[in-house]
Amino acid sequence: MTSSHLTQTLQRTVFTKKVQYGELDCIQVRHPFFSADLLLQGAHLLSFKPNDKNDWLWLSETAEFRKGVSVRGGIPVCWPWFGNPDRNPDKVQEFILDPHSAPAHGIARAVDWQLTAVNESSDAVELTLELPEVDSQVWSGGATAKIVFTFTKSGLTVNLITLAGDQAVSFSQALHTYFPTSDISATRVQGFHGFAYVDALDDWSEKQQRGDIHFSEETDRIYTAGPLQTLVTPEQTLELNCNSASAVVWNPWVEKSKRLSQFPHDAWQRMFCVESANALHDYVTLQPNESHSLTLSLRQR
Ligand SMILES: O=P(O)(O)OC[C@H]1O[C@@H](O)[C@H](O)[C@@H](O)[C@@H]1O
Repeated sequence: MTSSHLTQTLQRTVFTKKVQYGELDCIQVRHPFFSADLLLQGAHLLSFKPNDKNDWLWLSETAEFRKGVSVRGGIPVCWPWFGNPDRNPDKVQEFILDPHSAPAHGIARAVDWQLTAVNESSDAVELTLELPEVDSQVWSGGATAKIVFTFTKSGLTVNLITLAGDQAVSFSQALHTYFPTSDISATRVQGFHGFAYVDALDDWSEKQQRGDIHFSEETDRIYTAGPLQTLVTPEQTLELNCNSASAVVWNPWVEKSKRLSQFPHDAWQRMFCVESANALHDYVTLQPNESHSLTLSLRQR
């Protein structure tokens, strides 16, 4: 194939289009080297697949695509607080008007974001979305959020940017990534050896990780974290790079699976979450007009 023929082929096949998933708008990216599905609701990436390879993200077989309801799987964006509001540091709670009734994981995952830029090229597609103004009756932080997804044949990068308004603000957040595995008992996460974590299932006590993380029971932990984690499943090994200093590792196991929405009772065997976060003491404080980026990249090893 000549190079001009290749260019023409790429020009013809690089594209993004809007489709409907149930009640939700979805941007489908179909590129010669990769594909991705991104919901406008929540700026929620559901799927990323380098050509001929497995999906790098897990999506529940019983996922529901309904307005105002976060979809189970992919990468939900938790912002401007992570987890239960009342488990957040006081500085973060200060901006949540009713921490006892506010939803877990913030408000960004259940509202439509606006697609503000699409850049397509022969080797990458970049999509930018912005969160509409947040209702100040729910959260008074006054900051805005923007997210940039970059897809290439060798991986994906997600950059969640928070821009403070004319007041200082503190917030927590997470890119709550669901990963697939064919066998949870043969799955491990490397990169946390020696790091401290808070065990949400043992009265939030502080512990220290020894060796790799294996899954053999319900797991719900907030780790202090370094910049690199390696996710090993029978199918593939992914490297996760992130610039934050905390991460959440979660698998609901048998009993909690029965209580979760959009989650088959046996799905705990096929998924695990490693969530790139700014949680607990790693929350972020911005002065007026400052900005902060939480950036995660995934590559295959
Ligand atoms: O069901 P949700 O709100 O999407 O949350 C899923 C899980 O998210 C994790 O981040 C939390 O640590 C878990 O405790 C929680 O169960």
